[in-house]
Amino acid sequence: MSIAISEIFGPTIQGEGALIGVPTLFVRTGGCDFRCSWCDTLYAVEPRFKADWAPMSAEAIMAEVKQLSGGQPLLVTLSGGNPALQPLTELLEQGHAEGYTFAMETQGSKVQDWFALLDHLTLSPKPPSSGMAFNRSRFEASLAAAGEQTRVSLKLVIADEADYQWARAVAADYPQLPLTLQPCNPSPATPEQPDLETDTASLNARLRWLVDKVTADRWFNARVLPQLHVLIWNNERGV
Ligand SMILES: C[S@@+](CC[C@H](N)C(=O)[O-])C[C@H]1O[C@@H](n2cnc3c(N)ncnc32)[C@H](O)[C@@H]1O
Ligand SMILES: Nc1nc2[nH]cc(C(=O)O)c2c(=O)[nH]1
Ligand code: SF4
Ligand SMILES: [Mg+2]
Repeated sequence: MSIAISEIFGPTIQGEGALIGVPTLFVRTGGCDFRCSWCDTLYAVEPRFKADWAPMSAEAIMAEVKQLSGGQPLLVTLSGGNPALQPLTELLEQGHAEGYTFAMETQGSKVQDWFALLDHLTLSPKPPSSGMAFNRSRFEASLAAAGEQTRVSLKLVIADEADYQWARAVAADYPQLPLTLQPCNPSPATPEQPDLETDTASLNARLRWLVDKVTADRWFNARVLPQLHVLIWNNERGV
């Protein structure tokens, strides 16, 4: 079964969430069942880019992973688009056999049995500002599909007050999940403006706003984190 691949890049560092700063390779799949208003990865989302998503076998993906990692096993982060749309069982099995571990980024809208093979699962349901609905039953099915050994965390992007209040309510329902809050980048690079400079001052102002709210509300089990790679490498692709 082939897997639609947008890009494979790294080693870099995980720029977001519970594993921030951890060296990792990225395997980005093509295609998404969502279209968030502020998505920073439209080249792996919008159907008009489908011709750019190469159908690859698990063997071919692992060959590229081994080449990029110099044959030294490390964390491989599956992202997209929505990687949960792809048949990833073989890739996970082959990668584990070679000593690699796997994290996956998904919004939790599509569940697969192979979630049970993941070492890390970051669930990032979408807030109101995204324009997408939160399907709680699909989210909880994603949670239930994780394996005994899978470290699951919740990552919520916050663009405004309504998102913040939504996040408080969602997080309160899943107190068992480590939680990171991430300010929304309101002006990510787009296919029309691929070289758009990151407005770092505005991003940091949003981060400050979020920190101020979390501390004022004494929301002490929320970690507030930026998108580190965006601060380091601008809105560049493949970093
Ligand atoms: C590009 S998505 C791919 C994986 C999956 N579709 C998902 O949304 O979790 C990876 C992460 O980037 C976040 N993200 C996307 N666009 C963003 C933006 N403009 N600002 C902040 N985070 C963003 C998503 O919310 C998600 O947590
Ligand atoms: N360095 C880096 N960290 C990331 N964490 C989540 C990413 C994503 O696009 O899914 C991402 C990304 O694109 N780059
Ligand atoms: S679910 Fe993820 S990849 Fe899909 S549109 Fe939203 S942010 Fe982009
Ligand atoms: Mg990204």
